[in-house]
Amino acid sequence: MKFYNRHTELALLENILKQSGEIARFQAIIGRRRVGKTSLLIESVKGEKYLYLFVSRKNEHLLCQQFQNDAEQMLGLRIFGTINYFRDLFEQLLLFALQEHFTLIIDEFQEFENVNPSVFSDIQNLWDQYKDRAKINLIVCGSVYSLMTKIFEHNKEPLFGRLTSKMILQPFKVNVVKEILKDYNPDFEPEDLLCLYMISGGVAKYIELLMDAGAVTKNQMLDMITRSDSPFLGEGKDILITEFGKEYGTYFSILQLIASGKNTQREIDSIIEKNTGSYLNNLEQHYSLIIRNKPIFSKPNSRKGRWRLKDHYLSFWFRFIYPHQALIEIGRLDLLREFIEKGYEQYSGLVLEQYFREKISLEERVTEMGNFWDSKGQNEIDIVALNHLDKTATLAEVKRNPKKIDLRILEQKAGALQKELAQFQIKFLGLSLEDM
Ligand SMILES: Nc1ncnc2c1ncn2[C@@H]1O[C@H](COP(=O)(O)OP(=O)(O)OP(=O)(O)O)[C@@H](O)[C@H]1O
Repeated sequence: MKFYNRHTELALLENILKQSGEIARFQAIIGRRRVGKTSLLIESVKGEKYLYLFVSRKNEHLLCQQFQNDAEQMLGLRIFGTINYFRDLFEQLLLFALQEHFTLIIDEFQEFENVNPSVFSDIQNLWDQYKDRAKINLIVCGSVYSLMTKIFEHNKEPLFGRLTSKMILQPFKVNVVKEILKDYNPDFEPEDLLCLYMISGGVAKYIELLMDAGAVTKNQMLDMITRSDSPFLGEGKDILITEFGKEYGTYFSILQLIASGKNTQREIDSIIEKNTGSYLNNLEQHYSLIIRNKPIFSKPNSRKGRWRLKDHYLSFWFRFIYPHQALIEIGRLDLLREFIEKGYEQYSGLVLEQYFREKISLEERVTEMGNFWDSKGQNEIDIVALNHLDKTATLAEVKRNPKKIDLRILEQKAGALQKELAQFQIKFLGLSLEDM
């Protein structure tokens, strides 16, 4: 697959690269696995002098041998003798940067925690010593959100306060997902696009896997997901297990419940039979995996709300794949496919709402986006997009089938927001598959 989009990120990185020729820069790029961090960084340093190091979980001496070879090949840095400790290599690189401007990318940076945790304080010492003189663009990159934020944002950690910038790399937005599908299937149907968005959540690797395998229609995509050698079946577990460690059972159960629509703490507590408040809090704050949807205009401290998984792939995985592990074990993927088909219409309808929220945010001047339901959990309005600057509001009803949309009902429901929207000029919209 050719390199798509990332214009904003590339412009930012290019700017920082330029600055680093004058003054040392230390950036962190954080993003979920497979989102495209490495590809973006490599694209950003094309034609420039750089060294790319990948921290794998192994003995520090072995790792440093590899790094020493990489430094020799990519930078032409000749170091006499064998380097056994990362701190020695890092110092050599900083010394090199006193003479020559270059970019140092350290991928899966958080893995140093397993290689030798004192690397972080070594880096801090050396950085503080050399940063005012070295012309270096240091970029560290990582996918374990909780560890990466701990390393740089906990005030007891050695690298606290050292970053000059931080980027959280997000999956592709709906316009890019659409552009890619169009390249691979110019005659795509809206249903194909919805399915690609639902499964991939805009994550580059998943889109690439599907497109490269020729899975460009809804049916082909679902066929590929449910093949016995499908990389999608085990992926949810693979990417989360490193986050949760031993407590993964409880976290997985909570995520499964949220993905299946049991999305209030009361419902979750009654099924799990314990107070899950601290788990939900961790999933939101520490792991950044869920968010609480609150009706628009509700008070900032309101506890009212419905949890939702942020990541569409994980939401799909917890909804359809994780609950059916037993079927996968015994090889009955045909039955798994039936379960997906059975729940598809309802589930994809919810994803369609997310799709349009994103689309409206991209295309209109939106300052606040949300949905609405009243205190009885009724009178739902799928999308409420506000523009506080121009005092305009878009209220939308989203349905897969355009024939099921009735704008008169939407207008009636909006009566519940009469007071809050009094100052706004309101536009009512019906959105269906045809409007994707
Ligand atoms: N902008 C892009 N356009 C097209 N393909 C992309 C883009 N970004 C990433 N990819 C593809 O997606 C895959 C995953 O990308 P990459 O390895 O950069 O992700 P990552 O975030 O570093 O992943 P991990 O954390 O798992 O190492 C790669 O195979 C790459 O070719």
